[in-house]
Amino acid sequence: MTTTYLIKDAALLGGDPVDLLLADGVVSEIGAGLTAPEGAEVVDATGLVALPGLVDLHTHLREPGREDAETVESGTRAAARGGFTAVHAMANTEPVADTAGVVEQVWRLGREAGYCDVHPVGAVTVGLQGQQLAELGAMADSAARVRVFSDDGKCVSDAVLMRRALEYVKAFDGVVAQHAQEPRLTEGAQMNEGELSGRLGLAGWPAVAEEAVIARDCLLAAHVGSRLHVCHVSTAGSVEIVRQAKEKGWNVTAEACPHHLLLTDELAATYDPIYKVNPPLRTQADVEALRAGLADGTIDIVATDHAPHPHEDKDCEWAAAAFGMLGLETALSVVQATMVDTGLLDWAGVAERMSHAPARIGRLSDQGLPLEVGAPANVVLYDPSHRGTVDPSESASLSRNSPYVGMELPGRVVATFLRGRPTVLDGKLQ
Ligand SMILES: NC(=O)N[C@@H](CC(=O)O)C(=O)O
Ligand SMILES: [Zn+2]
Ligand SMILES: [Zn+2]
Repeated sequence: MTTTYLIKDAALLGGDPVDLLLADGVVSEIGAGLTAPEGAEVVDATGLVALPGLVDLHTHLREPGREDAETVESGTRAAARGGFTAVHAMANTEPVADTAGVVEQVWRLGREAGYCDVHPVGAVTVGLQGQQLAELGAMADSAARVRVFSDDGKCVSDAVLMRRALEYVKAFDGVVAQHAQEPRLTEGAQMNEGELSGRLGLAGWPAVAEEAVIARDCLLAAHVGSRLHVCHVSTAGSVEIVRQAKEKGWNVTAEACPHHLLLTDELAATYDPIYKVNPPLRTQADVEALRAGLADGTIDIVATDHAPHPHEDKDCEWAAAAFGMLGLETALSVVQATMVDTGLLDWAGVAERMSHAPARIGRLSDQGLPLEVGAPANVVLYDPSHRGTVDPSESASLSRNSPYVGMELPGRVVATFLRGRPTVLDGKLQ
């Protein structure tokens, strides 16, 4: 039997305080001055914002294969600490998640861990090799019910394969999530191409290498009448291309990552690989364009691209270091700092971009639903007035590659409920 929780005086989507009763896995009552049923636990949420459980469309959990960096269990513990109740686990594991067997394994590990729903992403091509299509249909029909397909980490650069993948996923209402990186234009690339990369002597990753692939894929998606999702949009030009595709009514969605909303390529001047990520940190003008695009809905969602790496892959010289940074536990704080505290989004807008919309894109039926009576009790309680310094030793991740270490960020996840059961309570994992 699950405990009943009465959440008192929560600012639902930042609005007036209300009480929420969570019983039998659902939101069973919402109102002012609710009385606690016998045996119910009361949670004082004065000053806390209540949001629907967050949904991440882009997480790297590293299992199977790199359990030294993260496991499904450790990654979903980090997710719960970040307010997430569902994550999509990217396919660039070892072995690659390119068969029904591997996606079912990841899905089962998520269920066993129990911290947050895990929806495996299926690879587009066998072994992420970009040569032949993986068994998309078998993954869709598996127990994991895969709807999102991506070679993330690598770009599906072959236009014929990309077209065939877009055509194929239509049969089960799937979506191809593209890591847009023209490989020839980014050979050996280390950081954003610009005046600074020249000065630092690091090979440049030009904006056009992202924008050219996004433009091509928007055209392909329109041509075959399929759904395209663009991963980690990082440039002002990319925002503009997605804006134009949407104006034409094409079925294109896009994500921005917290780090691209806050950090710039200036940080590469430290030569600290903690700031090395794919696509790279860009310029302040790109940051502003991403924020504006996220505010006006051109960019549909925030996705973390949580990319754990063990210290030996990060504590080395820049050129030898792995691309990627942690993101799950700090995502909501970075979104508060960049979008809410700047007046660009209200909390309802955050709920749309971090819960409702990612669940819709991933075709999840039981996540990202509005917090109404009868809805699954997936709830985050968040304290936006909290101020603290990011401390890596508090992280639930097995890796420590957070670019925010030592930074002051606003806000703290106080509680996360997954179908009425707390995974985090009083800021602590349950
Ligand atoms: N974002 C990154 O820099 N790295 C990701 C791969 C990816 O998202 O492209 C990873 O798997 O480490
Ligand atoms: Zn990627
Ligand atoms: Zn990624």
